[in-house]
Amino acid sequence: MPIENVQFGGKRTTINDIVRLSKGEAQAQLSEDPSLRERIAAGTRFLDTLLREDGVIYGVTTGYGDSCTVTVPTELAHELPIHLTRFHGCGLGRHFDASSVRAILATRLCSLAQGYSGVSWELLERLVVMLNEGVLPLIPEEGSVGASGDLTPLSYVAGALIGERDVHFNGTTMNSKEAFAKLDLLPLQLRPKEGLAIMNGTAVMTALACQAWHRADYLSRLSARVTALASIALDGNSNHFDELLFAVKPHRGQQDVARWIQQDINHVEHPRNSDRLQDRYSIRCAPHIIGVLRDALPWFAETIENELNSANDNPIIDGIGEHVLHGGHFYGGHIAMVMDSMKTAVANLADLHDRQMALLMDTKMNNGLPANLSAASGPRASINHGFKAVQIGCSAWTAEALKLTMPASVFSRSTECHNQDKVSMGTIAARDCLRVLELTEQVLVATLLAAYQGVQLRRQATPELRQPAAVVEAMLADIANDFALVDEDRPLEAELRYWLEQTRQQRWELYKD
Ligand SMILES: N[C@@H](Cc1ccc(O)cc1)C(=O)O
Repeated sequence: MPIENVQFGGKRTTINDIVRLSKGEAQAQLSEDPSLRERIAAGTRFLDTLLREDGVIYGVTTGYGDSCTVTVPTELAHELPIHLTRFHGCGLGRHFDASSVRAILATRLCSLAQGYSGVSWELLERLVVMLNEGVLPLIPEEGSVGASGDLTPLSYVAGALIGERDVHFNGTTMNSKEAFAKLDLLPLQLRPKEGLAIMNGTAVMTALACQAWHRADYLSRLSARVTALASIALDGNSNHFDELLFAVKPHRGQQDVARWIQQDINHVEHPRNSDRLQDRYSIRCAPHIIGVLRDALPWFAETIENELNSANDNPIIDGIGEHVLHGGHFYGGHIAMVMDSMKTAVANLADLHDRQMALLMDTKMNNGLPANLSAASGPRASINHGFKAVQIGCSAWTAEALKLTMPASVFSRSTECHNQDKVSMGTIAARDCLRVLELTEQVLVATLLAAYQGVQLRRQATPELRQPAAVVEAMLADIANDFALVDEDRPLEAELRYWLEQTRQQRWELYKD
């Protein structure tokens, strides 16, 4: 794949840009537009002038947050940003993986390159180097309330920049000073306000939101495909996806899902009347369930990209207009709402497919398929259990996903001596959302394999079954190459993991919108 650069400080950055950078599929660069350099230079110049002429700037000659009334003597002001990075070095929990760290670096770079944070060109350039050379700070996942920015996790970026934290580089963990030395670079000396500018924003939650959006988009498409396969396996009623039916309920995303399934199963007739039974809701209402997520995704994307392209910092430095603007742009309420909403819509897909699994397994509901979809026959059928335990796994993964849908944003609590007395918890919401995605992908992959097996068994029993679309045939053939029908019991863990990885790599091209 050709490496295409993502430019910062020019046109609007997209979720897809951040995802490509996170996967190492693109390089970062700063816009060559001279107006960007001018805006950046104006910011640092203005701060220098203010310091000289007024002598007081919040976070430069004062303490932080509730400590803003504390005056810092001029001779100590240069130590202040270093202290900021140090006292926030108290994150706990697991460390973010490499792709999340790349997304976080890119997302902070995007905000600082708006040119309203008063940081130097050198700082922007160094973030570009860290991204492109893979100097990746070790960032603990826990400790941000997501309103005073992601202060604690971002302190690991700021600390790495000044040579005081560990990074992963060239396959090993080392101090950032050592990593920079290997690139013939010295650690940065932070200018006034730069520590705050790096840390005082929403980059962690927004980066995770970009990754989550990308996964949720694919998941919702795969969900439609799996529903089509489940409908075929159950020899269900294809009228449920009829375009005439959906023409009268104008949710665009829901209509898309119905059309995708209709095309997949090759439903073409529009009968005047139908004496067919109505399938259970987990098949009949699948467009209505998957459609909720599909219809929310454009709203999610717009909000995530607005946050991504914002100066989410405090104070905002307008170098050209010469203003220091105090506010609360580090508040991650929009991302918190999007992540809380996304995790609910995604967990509903886990539930949907867990119900489809139940339909496929149970001879009371599966329309003539063998119990647990076992492909064993004759006397051997008695000792074989097909997908029984996989269904139990789905129930567990679904329960865990549903349990995590409790909104994080309603758990605001006053902190930092009541300066931060209302906070977003957006980073917790984003981490929950990614975990819900992970669990839902598991349910979906298990249902995919079960539905695949169900289709094969149905075809053996009913050879005259209607042919699905060519793309569906191709996907079935692709799965058949790597997945043997489950007749004799075998441990399926390795195969589930393989298909899970294939799903995360987005192996199948699923629907042109
Ligand atoms: N987010 C705070 C600044 C802050 C920084 C570090 C802290 O520990 C506390 C507060 C503000 O801009 O108002």
